Amino acid sequence: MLNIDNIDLHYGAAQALRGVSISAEPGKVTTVLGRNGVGKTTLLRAITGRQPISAGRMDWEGTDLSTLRADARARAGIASVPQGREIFPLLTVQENLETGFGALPRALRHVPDEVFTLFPVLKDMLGRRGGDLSGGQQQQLAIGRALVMRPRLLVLDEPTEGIQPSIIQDIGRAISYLRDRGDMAILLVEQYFDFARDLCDSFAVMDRGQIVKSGTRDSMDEAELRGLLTV
Ligand SMILES: Nc1ncnc2c1ncn2[C@@H]1O[C@H](COP(=O)(O)OP(=O)(O)OP(=O)(O)O)[C@@H](O)[C@H]1O
Repeated sequence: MLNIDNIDLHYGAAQALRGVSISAEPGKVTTVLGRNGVGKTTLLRAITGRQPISAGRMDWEGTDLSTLRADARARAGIASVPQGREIFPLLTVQENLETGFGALPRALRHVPDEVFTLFPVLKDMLGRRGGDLSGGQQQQLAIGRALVMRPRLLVLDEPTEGIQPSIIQDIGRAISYLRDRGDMAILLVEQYFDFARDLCDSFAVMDRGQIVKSGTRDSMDEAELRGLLTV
């Protein structure tokens, strides 16, 4: 279980997160919605250890995350699918997947079959360079690379951004499957409302560094939320 309690984060003098509290539990998808620039990516950077928080507490499976560097958070079971995918363009698909091995004990350093069950295209392309894949294939690779790390918390930053509809469906099915397996908490940052609504168990909407609305899926007021997401 991830519990984020009242965190602040600053980039120099600029405050990007203000008193943000959110949680994510195994077997559930928590989605974070919001317009461009409201702090969604910053929240994920705080969780994965790319950016230090300036106040509040982040607790993961009983450990204070602030005491762990980014690599230790990966070893603690936190994996990220970053915005823009961050595939290594000159490495092959196989090598990109193997970059997830660093956080794993030796016995687990293989690509789980599940990656190819969820995204069969990756199996056909193992020898191709990451940079030669389409955007959608790169997104599947980014998710596959995160799954190689056997995460118990998976954070995804706008996985549908710039992706064609058929691959968005594949990604949605993969997230549902991982959720239903029950052992993984999923934190999904999205701007694509329908995708997030269909997948989530609970939601939070951010605006200017704060959470301005949150609740369970049942309590989502579509008109109100779409209003909060419209520029
Ligand atoms: N490295 C940085 N240095 C300074 N300010 C930053 C940095 N990264 C982000 N910011 C600022 O922090 C605020 C939140 O940005 P963030 O990227 O977290 O938003 P976002 O909701 O993820 O937006 P998007 O959907 O465009 O990715 C913005 O005002 C942004 O300009």
